Amino acid sequence: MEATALSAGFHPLLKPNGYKSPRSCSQKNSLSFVRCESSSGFNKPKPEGSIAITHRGSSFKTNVFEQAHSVAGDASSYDDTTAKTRSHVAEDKIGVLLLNLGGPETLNDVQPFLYNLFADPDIIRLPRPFQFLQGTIAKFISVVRAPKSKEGYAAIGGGSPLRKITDEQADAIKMALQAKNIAANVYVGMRYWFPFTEEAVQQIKKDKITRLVVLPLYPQYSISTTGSSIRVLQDLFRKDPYLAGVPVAVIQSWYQRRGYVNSMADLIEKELQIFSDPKEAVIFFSAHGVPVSYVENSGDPYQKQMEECIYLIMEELKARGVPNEHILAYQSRVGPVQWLKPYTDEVLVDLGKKGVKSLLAVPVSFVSEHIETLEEIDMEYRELALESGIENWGRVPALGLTPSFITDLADAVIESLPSAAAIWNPSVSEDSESSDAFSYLVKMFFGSILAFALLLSPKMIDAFRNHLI
Ligand SMILES: C=CC1=C(C)c2cc3[nH]c(cc4nc(cc5[nH]c(cc1n2)c(C)c5CCC(=O)O)C(CCC(=O)O)=C4C)c(C)c3C=C
Ligand SMILES: [Fe+2]
Repeated sequence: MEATALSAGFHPLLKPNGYKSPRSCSQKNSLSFVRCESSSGFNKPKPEGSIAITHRGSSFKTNVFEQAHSVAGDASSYDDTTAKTRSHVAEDKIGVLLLNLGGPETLNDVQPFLYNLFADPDIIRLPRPFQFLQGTIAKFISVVRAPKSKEGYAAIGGGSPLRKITDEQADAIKMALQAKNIAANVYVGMRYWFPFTEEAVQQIKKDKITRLVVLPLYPQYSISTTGSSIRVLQDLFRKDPYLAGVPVAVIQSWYQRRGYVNSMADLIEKELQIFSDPKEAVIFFSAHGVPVSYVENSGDPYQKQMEECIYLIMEELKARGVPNEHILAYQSRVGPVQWLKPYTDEVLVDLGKKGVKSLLAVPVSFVSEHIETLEEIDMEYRELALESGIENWGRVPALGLTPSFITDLADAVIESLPSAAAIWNPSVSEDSESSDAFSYLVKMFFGSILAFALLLSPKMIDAFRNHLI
């Protein structure tokens, strides 16, 4: 497990591939977390000429093999990790915080859930002069979007299954840790719905946890998912003297772990068997998209990590004698901007035109069933594929409670325990950022006029109403 000390806000090590968050970059910070990029398993055996990298510099390594082989994972370092872990177990009250998105539990929750989502500055990213309008814009978009979104949730039974599944995953991870002689409390902190991250953190404090591992349930890192949840956590920890002293390890991404890759390959291999000619089926990886600007302007490593993830899964499948064609596309675009391409719907139509007859859809950015698997893929995309000439359709289930996957997440937690650290630097004042009241007022005035002119344009309303999931 590689771990690098990093600070909340704008320490360069917090920013994968040079990630620049307009908001967090402006914060002065005083709290450090430890960042782990979990890649256990791909370091044995080392390919010829490879070197074990124990610490990264200010940018992420992007080559698959560098990532895959970068974590201490030979026998001696594993023993070292185990020994260190054991000593922590004896002294510490361990907590594991699972971070997830959250979802509306009833149709009445849909609009307020959407409000929380669009009020997140890592989801709707406004230039500084417009940021004070975040709440108003979130209200507007959530109201415009709610009817279509409600239809989707109604089609999958009236609410999101995310809370139930994440709670079950938390219980399963707790038991997997127990089986490895690690006693830990496992908490769930959702970004946009109950139980909110704030509630989980309060419970962690009440329970007097003394060492915490933060495990986002997103295999790949994106500013909009893991990044956003960690920003909230950092704010909460910075403000609280007890929490600021708790050693924390954050597992930022884990798509490269052997256990995850193998578990995905198992599911795909199994599902291919439903086809009369399994070798003929195209493996269609469908990932949640992000706006192109995240990747191109803000250094979001999501696309790169997604591509590496698919590469690793396909290498594993090839090694098992599964040579199928595969393709990666992005779904669920939102609003009037360019999103990562190719788009899932367009590729499906294209494949149909090219004569593809069998297709296996593989959701790859998320590990529970949710609205985008149950409604968007199983209903909308399936219908589109069949209309486009694809005759045989299959879909790989989300990993959920798959035992090999849960065990691997427990291993990731154990490996990260020794690297947890907190650094509280009281010399950096929280309100040391200077604010110029006059220029702020001027920006607010012109910002409001511009924002409302833009927001109320019919094109914009249509983009948010229809291009949402
Ligand atoms: C890795 C996964 C995800 C990324 C990246 C992501 C980015 C992202 N999402 C939106 C907007 C919406 N997302 C919505 C639901 C939703 N999103 C994810 C995952 C990722 N989002 C999940 C798992 C879910 C489903 C939750 C559930 O209830 O099951 C929605 C609401 C759905 C609707 O029909 O309206 C919106 C809106 C943006 C803008 C974005 C990146 C900027
Ligand atoms: Fe989303």
